[in-house]
Amino acid sequence: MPNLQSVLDEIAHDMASASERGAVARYIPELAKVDPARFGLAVLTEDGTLHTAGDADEPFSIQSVSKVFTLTLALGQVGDILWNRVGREPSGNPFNSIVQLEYEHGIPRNPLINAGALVVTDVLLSGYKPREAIGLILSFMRGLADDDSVFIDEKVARSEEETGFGNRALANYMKAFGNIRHAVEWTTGVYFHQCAIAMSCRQLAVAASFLAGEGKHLLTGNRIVSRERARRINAVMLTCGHYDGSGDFAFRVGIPGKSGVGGGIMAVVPGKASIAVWSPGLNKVGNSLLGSLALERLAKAMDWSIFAP
Ligand SMILES: NC(=O)CC[C@H](N)C(=O)O
Repeated sequence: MPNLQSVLDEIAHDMASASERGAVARYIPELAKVDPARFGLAVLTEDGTLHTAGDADEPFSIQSVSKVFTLTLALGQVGDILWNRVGREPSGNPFNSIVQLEYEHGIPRNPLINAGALVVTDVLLSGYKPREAIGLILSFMRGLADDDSVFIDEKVARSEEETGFGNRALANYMKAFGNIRHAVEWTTGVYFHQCAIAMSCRQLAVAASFLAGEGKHLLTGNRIVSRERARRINAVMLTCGHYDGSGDFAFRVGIPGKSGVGGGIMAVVPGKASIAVWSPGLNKVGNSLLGSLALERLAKAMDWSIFAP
């Protein structure tokens, strides 16, 4: 087996000089300001060793990667009845699509597209004020990252608040079917804040580690979810974590992962490692271009695809 640190160093070195870097997300103005030259990579292995390369300590906007964590929290709060309000099939559509919602009576295809994540966030609001729900999500992230410096970038939250008409449309439309239970402004407000959480690759790799450890956090040893729940969340990430690029990601990389329009991708090699990569430029379906390439190279070098162990 090749030396993991050398593999990471080589990947970071090559990515630094890549000329085709994709395009940063422009529809959230604050994200458009991020330097596309940044690249970070972090891997936590099952023995608790952390390896990093490039800008692995630079916080970035985790955006949709947050959807995995709110899903984990919501399942913890209400259990499997969550699946009455959101499905677990790939959508085959862009992350912000509204088209299927009419045919499928306001039940989103899965919790990792915007519509599904809004339902999950709405579940987290039960019994809480928006500020409390945001606090709950942030402290969950800090605990998982084992780092209290994880923060919400208020500028990003505001930027999305000011331009989030599509997300409000999704929430309003689902509310018409009774699948959003709180005021649309509450649900979208919490959602914009969870997306605006800023974390580094190092923090994100540590936070994801419970999904690599059969539900147990690889650094702290804390049990976060049951083995079965970790397995199921990984399955949803594999099939839905890259929106309409999920099939291609499984084909090329072969591990569960979740991307965000901030250019981050969190990925999990069950039983072996948790990974976070960040490169702000996106491909056509909104996933980090170089992040996906880096993961493809890493999984190949380490023989980590779950389909050919
Ligand atoms: N794919 C993403 O990361 C999308 C998240 C973004 N906050 C949105 O709602 O549009």
